[in-house]
Amino acid sequence: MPIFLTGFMGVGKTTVGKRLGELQQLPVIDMDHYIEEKEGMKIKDIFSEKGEWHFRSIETAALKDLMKVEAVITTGGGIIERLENREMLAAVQTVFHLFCSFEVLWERLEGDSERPLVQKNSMDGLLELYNRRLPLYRNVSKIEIDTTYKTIDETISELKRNLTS
Ligand SMILES: Nc1ncnc2c1ncn2[C@@H]1O[C@H](COP(=O)(O)OP(=O)(O)OP(=O)(O)O)[C@@H](O)[C@H]1O
Ligand SMILES: O=C(O)C1=C[C@@H](O)[C@@H](O)[C@H](O)C1
Ligand SMILES: [Mg+2]
Repeated sequence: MPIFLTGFMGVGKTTVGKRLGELQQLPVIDMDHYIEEKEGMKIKDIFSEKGEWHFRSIETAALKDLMKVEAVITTGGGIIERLENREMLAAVQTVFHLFCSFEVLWERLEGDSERPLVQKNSMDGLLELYNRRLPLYRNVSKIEIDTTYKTIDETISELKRNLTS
């Protein structure tokens, strides 16, 4: 079964997942990169040229492709938007929610030019999205790690502890 990392944009899924895969000697698949390769387009261009609804459909198809691979899979921040995705994830034991306070995330995300939903939203709009999504991440995941005051290495240690216990 895959190890899934979920959580809001900027929480560190891609960064942490890459290192976790190296340590666990597992391949790492970042769903955003997987989609970009498959489509031959950047996420922000898929959003602007084809729209978010289309992106979400590709994302669901990608999740279906990846449900059985032996790998660390770092999901896109919006993976919990679709019920179909939430049902797939909820059936897996090794789904981690990386939590981080909005204040810390905002410092990381402000000014980002690659994430279309950061471009599109004001700070208040993003906070609303964060608050709406939080219970969804919690519903699909089996383990939550509060990364707010953790370094990347500390988050990885906690992930590893949970994987071996
Ligand atoms: N303590 C920390 N934990 C995780 N990331 C951190 C930390 N401190 C700084 N960062 C930085 O925050 C950024 C997190 O971005 P990353 O792309 O890994 O997030 P993501 O969860 O994959 O976002 P997205 O959902 O948009 O793909 C990286 O640039 C990382 O270096
Ligand atoms: O939170 C989101 O909805 C997104 C997060 C990114 O990982 C990308 O999947 C895309 O920018 C959408
Ligand atoms: Mg990412």
